[in-house]
Amino acid sequence: MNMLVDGEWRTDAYEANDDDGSFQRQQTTFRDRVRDDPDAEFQPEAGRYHLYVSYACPWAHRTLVTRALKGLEDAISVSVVDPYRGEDGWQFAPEKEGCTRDHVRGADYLRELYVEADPDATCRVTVPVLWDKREDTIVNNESEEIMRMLDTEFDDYATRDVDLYPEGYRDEVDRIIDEIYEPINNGVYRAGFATRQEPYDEAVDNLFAALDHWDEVLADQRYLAGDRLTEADVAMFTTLVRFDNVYHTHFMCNVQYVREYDNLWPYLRDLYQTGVDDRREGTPDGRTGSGARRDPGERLDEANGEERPVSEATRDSGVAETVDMDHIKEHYYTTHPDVNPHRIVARGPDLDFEAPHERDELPGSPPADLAAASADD
Ligand SMILES: N[C@@H](CCC(=O)N[C@@H](CS)C(=O)NCC(=O)O)C(=O)O
Repeated sequence: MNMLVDGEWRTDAYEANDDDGSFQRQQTTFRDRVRDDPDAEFQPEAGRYHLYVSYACPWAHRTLVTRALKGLEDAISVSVVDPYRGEDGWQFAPEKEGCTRDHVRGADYLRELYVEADPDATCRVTVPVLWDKREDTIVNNESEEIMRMLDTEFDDYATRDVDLYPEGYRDEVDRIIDEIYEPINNGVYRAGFATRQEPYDEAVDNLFAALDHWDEVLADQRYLAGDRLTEADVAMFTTLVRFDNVYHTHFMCNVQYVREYDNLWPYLRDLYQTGVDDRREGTPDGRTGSGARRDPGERLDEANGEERPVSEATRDSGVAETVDMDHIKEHYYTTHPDVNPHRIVARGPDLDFEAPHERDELPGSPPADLAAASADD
């Protein structure tokens, strides 16, 4: 496995599995916070912070969904790495479809940013990264915390009135995020990276027990925390949307597809369609998702005084536009040679995320600013 050790890139630094064959996720290192507080070191500002993401990564995807739902595209710029992660770690490949250059530092590899933030860094080089363009440093590289900061600290710069951590729901949101992390969000990795039968069996059993449970819960309520769309849904979404195309096959989570669940599948489509604005100019055939997406760094170019098309300037994006299934599939199937040595990308299944979901008949609705833009309306 590859990581930084004392600021040097090493390709032999640590093993990700315990002796018993269980996958161990490493702790995240940069844990500062942007706070809407005059005494805070990192205060919210438009144009000051930059996100480094991979469209493939479910953790980074949480931050992209939150940015889109809140309408923070003009306030927080984004660079997208190559979905293929090789020996050199995440790298920028602006010539590849859906990828961008490093808009801030012009780096070739993400690890350069880590070393710039801490010349003696000893850590994995992961996405997402929240970068401070003023101090030239990493604020935070833990998705749950970045999601929370974007959600709660940047309201002055958000173009939509959307609160994904509402008063009265906070304990429940925190509880659910915790509860789904181990069996579901991390559980698919525990199954896929297990090197012995027992830890694999345990991960798969726990994963499907948790999915069965939430499928039941979602029979009677629109969202995980009840009638409000929250960060818990964002955390669940980025795992579910990858499930049938990747985790089911590549990580052997093949007891059942998400599309076979009575409630999880319509719930997934509901979330996918949230914030999609059918009044906005899209692709000529009305496609959403990766087909309608553009380089998210364009907004940064504008912040730097470069031009972008006027028609793009007022567009808020929805969840669909944060999903790039090509990047997702390329990343997983080609980046884990231990799991898939020939790097063949599995073809199916072809899912219709835009099919009607009828979840609006259940108690609950998205925030008004998102409901107005819903594709189901
Ligand atoms: N705890 C981190 C985990 C992030 C993470 O593991 N990202 C993966 C991509 S899905 C990564 O960048 N891995 C690179 C590596 O481990 O070297 C978070 O939730 O932000």
